[in-house]
Amino acid sequence: MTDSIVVKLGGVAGKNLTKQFFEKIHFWKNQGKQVVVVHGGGNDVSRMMQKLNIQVKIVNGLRVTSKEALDVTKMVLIGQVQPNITNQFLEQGLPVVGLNAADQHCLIGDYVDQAVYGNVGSVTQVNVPFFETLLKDDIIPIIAPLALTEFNQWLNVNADDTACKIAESLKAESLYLLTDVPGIKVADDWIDNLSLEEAADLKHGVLTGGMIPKVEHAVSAVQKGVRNVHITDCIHETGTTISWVEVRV
Ligand SMILES: Nc1ncnc2c1ncn2[C@@H]1O[C@H](COP(=O)(O)OP(=O)(O)O)[C@@H](O)[C@H]1O
Ligand SMILES: CC(=O)N[C@@H](CCC(=O)OP(=O)(O)O)C(=O)O
Repeated sequence: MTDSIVVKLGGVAGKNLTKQFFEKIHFWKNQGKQVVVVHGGGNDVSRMMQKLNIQVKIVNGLRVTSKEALDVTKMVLIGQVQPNITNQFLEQGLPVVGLNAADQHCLIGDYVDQAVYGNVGSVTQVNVPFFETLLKDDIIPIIAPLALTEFNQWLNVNADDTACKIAESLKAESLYLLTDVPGIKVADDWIDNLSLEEAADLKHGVLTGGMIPKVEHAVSAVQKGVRNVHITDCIHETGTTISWVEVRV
């Protein structure tokens, strides 16, 4: 669906859905674009784990997820973060449906490295026909970053990974990764545009924490056909755009 736009709301971004944000969503809908939303909420998960005296451990931007941590992650993402977002969309008159992997097995995944991360996965398959049916009915799917294995085991998935895989599978024209910074900073400069090669090279040293998987998955999404990936803190700004740059000879 080349007229679809995927928007990922990071934990902080999802809490600050402004009038301007919804104006942009309405604008896209009026243009006939199909909008898909993936939400994060890692900061809320960490807060709840701390309340429950469960150790929070993040390695390479991914939460090490024990069985106990997985239960809390599901509870917070599907029980708190998601309904809070769907409700804000509903208040703006936008038809939405909140989804997780168990709805029509919409996101299938596999373990990243069970010995290091526990129950953490990466999305390997997206139920495209299911999403297309919703999009054709003008519904905005709002999706939690979790997957089920082929054997129905729950996996905690980084939300940028989830958004990028969905954008790739839907062949989305654009992907917005909304976060708490205006883009990617290199030395003291915010970068406007990066080619695939430039973005892939950044991984070594300049990026830390959650920015590591964000850029890694963004690069993969562009390689697999998503035209532009924007890392930004505002849906009206393109922030840092990662895109395919053709080399002319
Ligand atoms: N080179 C970089 N440029 C911009 N932000 C960076 C960079 N390296 C690391 N970061 C960090 O990445 C964070 C955003 O990633 P993350 O915490 O995963 O956000 P989100 O929850 O929105 O996905 C920023 O708050 C910033 O501290
Ligand atoms: C495996 C893994 O790290 N999963 C993430 C899922 C939520 C997320 O990615 O939220 P943000 O986009 O707000 O960071 C986590 O548990 O925090």
